[in-house]
Amino acid sequence: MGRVLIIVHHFYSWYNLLGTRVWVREKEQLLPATVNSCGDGTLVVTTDYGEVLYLQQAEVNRERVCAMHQSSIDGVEDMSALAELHEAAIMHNLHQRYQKDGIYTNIGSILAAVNPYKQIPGLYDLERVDLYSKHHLGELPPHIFAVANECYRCIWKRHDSQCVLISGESGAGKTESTKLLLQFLSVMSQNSVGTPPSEKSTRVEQAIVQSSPIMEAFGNAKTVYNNNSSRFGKFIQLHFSECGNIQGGCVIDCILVSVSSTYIYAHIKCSALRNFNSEFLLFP
Ligand SMILES: Nc1ncnc2c1ncn2[C@@H]1O[C@H](COP(=O)(O)OP(=O)(O)OP(=O)(O)O)[C@@H](O)[C@H]1O
Repeated sequence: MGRVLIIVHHFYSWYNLLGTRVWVREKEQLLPATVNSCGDGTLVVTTDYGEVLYLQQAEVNRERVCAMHQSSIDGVEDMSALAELHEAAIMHNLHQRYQKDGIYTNIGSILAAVNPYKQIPGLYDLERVDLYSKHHLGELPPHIFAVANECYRCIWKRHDSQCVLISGESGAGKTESTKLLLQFLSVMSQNSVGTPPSEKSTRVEQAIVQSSPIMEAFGNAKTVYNNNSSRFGKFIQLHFSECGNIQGGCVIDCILVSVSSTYIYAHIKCSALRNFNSEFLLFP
């Protein structure tokens, strides 16, 4: 008897909340939805995927329908700030940001990137490189340049070599992300005090950035997942001088795997103290 009363109370509590964002469980999946109407013993909700669900009073309980937390409604830049930490909330947050061209989202020190499959104006231009080079991680919206900058700075801050692991399924955007990282590090290197003015535009940085199309010419093929799919993983090593400029680097091809990964290893000759490891998770 007591249980019925609680359910009835819960049902009528929706009455004043028309338009409320909710999670509704349908076929074992939590779906984001909006309360449409509540009357005659039926709660009507429309899921974000366009499905209209008619829930009878008896089936409305916290397991079936629950209010969405404000952090999930607004969306957050860092997933660790989400109050609801279930898969649906994580995917919903990524999707919400993606719809506003926010393809990057932090998960603590991990950066999640969703492949936009289109050019987003201004996202990777030189002004953006400049902006992110002047701010610490977390001060600006999540971006691959923020991770690249942290990696570059940490070489000196922690006096240790840095490693960036880029991982994701085929077509997720690993190769493009690698090129963006190299682009950022190359600009930082060219602007560093260690680069003589005469060599600002013709140095090893340019060779590293321009090696990508050559590598792709030999190592890429069209697959059902990706028109320009890398057929081997890459281990890219960059050597920095104490003054911050790239002195050299190498690309080592790894075994062909179904889900390839790219490692960028920024190295400086100094005593090993600590490791900073940053990871990427990419979603196609
Ligand atoms: N940040 C981005 N902005 C715009 N388009 C992108 C971005 N990242 C990836 N793409 C698009 O997605 C395509 C696939 O990306 P990419 O080749 O980097 O995937 P991948 O993860 O390296 O795949 P594979 O493992 O098959 O080599 C690119 O050719 C490009 O068109």
